[in-house]
Amino acid sequence: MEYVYLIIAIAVVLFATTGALVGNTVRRRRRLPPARTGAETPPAVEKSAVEQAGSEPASGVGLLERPAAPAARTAADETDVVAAPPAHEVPAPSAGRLVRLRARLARSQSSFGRGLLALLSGDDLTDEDWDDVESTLLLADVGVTATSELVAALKERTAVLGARSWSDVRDMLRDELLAQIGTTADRSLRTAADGRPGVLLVVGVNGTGKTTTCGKIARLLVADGKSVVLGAADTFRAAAADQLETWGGRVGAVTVRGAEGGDPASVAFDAVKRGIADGADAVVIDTAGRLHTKVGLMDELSKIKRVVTKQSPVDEVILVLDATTGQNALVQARVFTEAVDITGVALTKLDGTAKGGIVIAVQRELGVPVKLVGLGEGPDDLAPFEPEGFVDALLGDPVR
Ligand SMILES: Nc1nc2c(ncn2[C@@H]2O[C@H](COP(=O)(O)OP(=O)(O)OP(=O)(O)O)[C@@H](O)[C@H]2O)c(=O)[nH]1
Repeated sequence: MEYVYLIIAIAVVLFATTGALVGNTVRRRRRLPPARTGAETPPAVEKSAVEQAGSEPASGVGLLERPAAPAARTAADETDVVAAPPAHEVPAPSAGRLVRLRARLARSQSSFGRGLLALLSGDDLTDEDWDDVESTLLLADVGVTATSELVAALKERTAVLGARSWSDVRDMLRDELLAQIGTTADRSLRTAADGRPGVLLVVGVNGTGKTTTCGKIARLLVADGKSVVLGAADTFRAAAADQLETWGGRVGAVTVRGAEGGDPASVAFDAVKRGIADGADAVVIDTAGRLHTKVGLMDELSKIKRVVTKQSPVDEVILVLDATTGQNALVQARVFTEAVDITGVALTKLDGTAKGGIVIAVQRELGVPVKLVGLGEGPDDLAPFEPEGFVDALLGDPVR
């Protein structure tokens, strides 16, 4: 009988031991996938490694939050760790943008371009007609001197032509407007000079579209295959740096920023340093443009330029002007030219005005070319300025 009790006891012990072992193995198997996530996710809702990789944030921040368990990592886990680079936008190439966006100049086209064509197409032009031509030019913000020159040239040519077809008038007007705008200036943005990044300083009064223009310039350069570093040297308004960072982030451009209210020159210096270290093609620096005192503005801009120059020459100083502000834009332009040597103008909001003639007035006033025109609020609504494309957009289709 004692043997029977002994056998039963041994059987009970064996059964208990086997049960525990099987239980552990099953539990361990169930826990394997959660080693990737650190959570006891029920198997029924677990995703495959590929599915999980697809749903991870591109930054890989989620991965860092998991408990480190290198010994338990599998090949699938390693693939997952290499987070996909964030997908950056690659805007369409910049060439021909102005022509593609010509419809945005509709307001200038109807009153300035077509208005002039209609006036000049009359058979016998009276003094009254010429007065109308003059006021059309002045209302389009062409400026007094350029208007006088244009009227004189047009009077002479109509006298020589005599009877004129519509296309004769269009050709004549096209020639004279192009002569005023100029077709020989270098309107390209200088980038990647002598194996170092081109440095572009963007200046202008707040509200002219300066920060968005910096972002759009970055997109233009990326569209043309260049790499860009942005410098948020408008430390006066924290939102400007955030805005710039968002613009840059979309096309993979790093933004160097400083503390709110910090020294703009030091941010500009760091941005150029970063651009050189990264081997970037261009460094685009946004600046604050408060015009409270001319002296303050001059000091700030010349300090930025001086500090940046310790590392690299400044290749471009782009003045951003709001085309809708007319004469005010010219007053601002004058102040900025006294503070810093402007190399080109970005004329924004041309889509919102009938005063396309400001292109002529600004160039005359500053003696520097309009290099860029803003034709809308969209990310790719900034176009390299092309005189012929611009004049053709104003005058409409040559064939009638
Ligand atoms: N219609 C139109 N709007 C534009 C154009 N360029 C800029 N804007 C708008 O103008 C407004 C002001 O632009 P910002 O870039 O913030 O102006 P800012 O000069 O940098 O001002 P701060 O950031 O304060 O220095 C925004 O709503 C832009 O979308 C343009 O070409 N056309």
